[in-house]
Amino acid sequence: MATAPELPCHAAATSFDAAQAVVRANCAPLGIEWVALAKAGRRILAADAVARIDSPRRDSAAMDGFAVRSQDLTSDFTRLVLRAESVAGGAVPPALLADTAIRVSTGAPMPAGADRVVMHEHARVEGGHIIVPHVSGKPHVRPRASDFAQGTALLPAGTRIDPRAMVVAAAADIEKLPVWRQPRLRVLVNGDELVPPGCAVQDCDTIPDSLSEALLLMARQWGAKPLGALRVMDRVDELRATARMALEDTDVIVIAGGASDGHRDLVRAALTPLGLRMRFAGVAMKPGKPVWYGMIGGIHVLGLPGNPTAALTTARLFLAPMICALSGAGFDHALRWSERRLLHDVPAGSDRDQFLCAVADRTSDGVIIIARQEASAQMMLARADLLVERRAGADPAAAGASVRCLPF
Ligand SMILES: Nc1nc2c(c(=O)[nH]1)N[C@H]1C(S)=C(S)[C@@H](COP(=O)(O)OP(=O)(O)OC[C@H]3O[C@@H](n4cnc5c(N)ncnc54)[C@H](O)[C@@H]3O)O[C@H]1N2
Ligand code: MOO
Repeated sequence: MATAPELPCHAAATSFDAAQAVVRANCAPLGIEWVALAKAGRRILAADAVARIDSPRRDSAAMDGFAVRSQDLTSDFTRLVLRAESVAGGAVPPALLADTAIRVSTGAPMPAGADRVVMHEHARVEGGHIIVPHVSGKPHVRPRASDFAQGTALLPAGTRIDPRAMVVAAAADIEKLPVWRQPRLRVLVNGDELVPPGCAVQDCDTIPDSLSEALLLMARQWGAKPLGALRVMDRVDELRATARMALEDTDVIVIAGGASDGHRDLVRAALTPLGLRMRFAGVAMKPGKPVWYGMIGGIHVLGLPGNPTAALTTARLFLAPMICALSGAGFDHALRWSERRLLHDVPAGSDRDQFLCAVADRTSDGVIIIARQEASAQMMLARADLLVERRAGADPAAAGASVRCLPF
């Protein structure tokens, strides 16, 4: 992979598509580890999950009632001798003799010879007998392995373990699963003005760091293992020392702020001695022009612009797919674009690819682009549930036209 040319990032030398392609080409799944089922939630299967047992394990009752032989039910009110009982978790009862029945609970093993369960509300118990009407229709028996048989691949590699997949894996009697390793991720924010949320009110020269927790949360949402955020001052030595520490236990470092030209030198000065190899710096996109990406050894370093909407937009477009690629879900898993109809006219696109904060209409497939787009804005993120793509040089579009949208 070629390193990026030494251009100032305001030149935005790399197209958005080329920048995404660079990240895609550099990010392969990190490796496989075996985890207990209890820890496998949200992880991505690295191999098919195969059933270790049949389900059901035996021919079983599907209803509470009486196991009978259909051939015995010759009249409208057949009288059968009631014998043993079979319950879920109990041993297989002895074979059913002619003109007898045994009580069964849902899930209980069926006795050999029985081919039907009469639901208890359809039969009448009289002493040691039951009176059974003529029944037809569903036999209410679940044959052995009728759901799945031992050896069947139940969950294909690539499945994310959600509650539904968890049912299947547990039902297959699986105790441990092979999953892709989660990328460990640290966030570094830099800026002398930044303080932890809750502390800015005391000092009007400060502002709350609004990115650390948001970026960690986004990372977790897409499958990373966030290790925390580190806040540093705008100083090369501090930035270098903190980055050196972060390099010891992470797969991905996200650096927010200090991405544009004046500051980038600071970040580059701090990280170059640590072995940073830049892949791109400056992308023809709006917002997010200063975004950059490089590697230190095998560790991915993504630089986001400090302006919060620009930071979150570039994180959504580069970090989310990076995490998906590293964690085995695939780069495109985070890039499920869909078409929606504009509910208003929009002007022609700018000279860069634009990614606009927008609101999905709840009652239609419509979308409303938020009127004032500012890379430094924060309030609009409270309602922006979509990013709308407007390619560089796009023609003006009228209400009703379709645009590509990504859940934000
Ligand atoms: N002469 C130029 N100036 C700027 C350019 C340029 O090309 N030439 N690019 C502009 C663009 S586009 C953006 S975006 C910003 C990005 O700047 P940096 O990445 O260097 O970020 P900072 O200067 O550190 O901060 C910008 C802005 O964001 C605030 N910030 C930063 N981190 C946080 C945080 N964790 N929480 C809340 N707010 C944060 C910071 O206080 C600044 O207000 O540069 C333009 N300038
Ligand atoms: O592109 Mo900056 O990221 O617009 O504010």
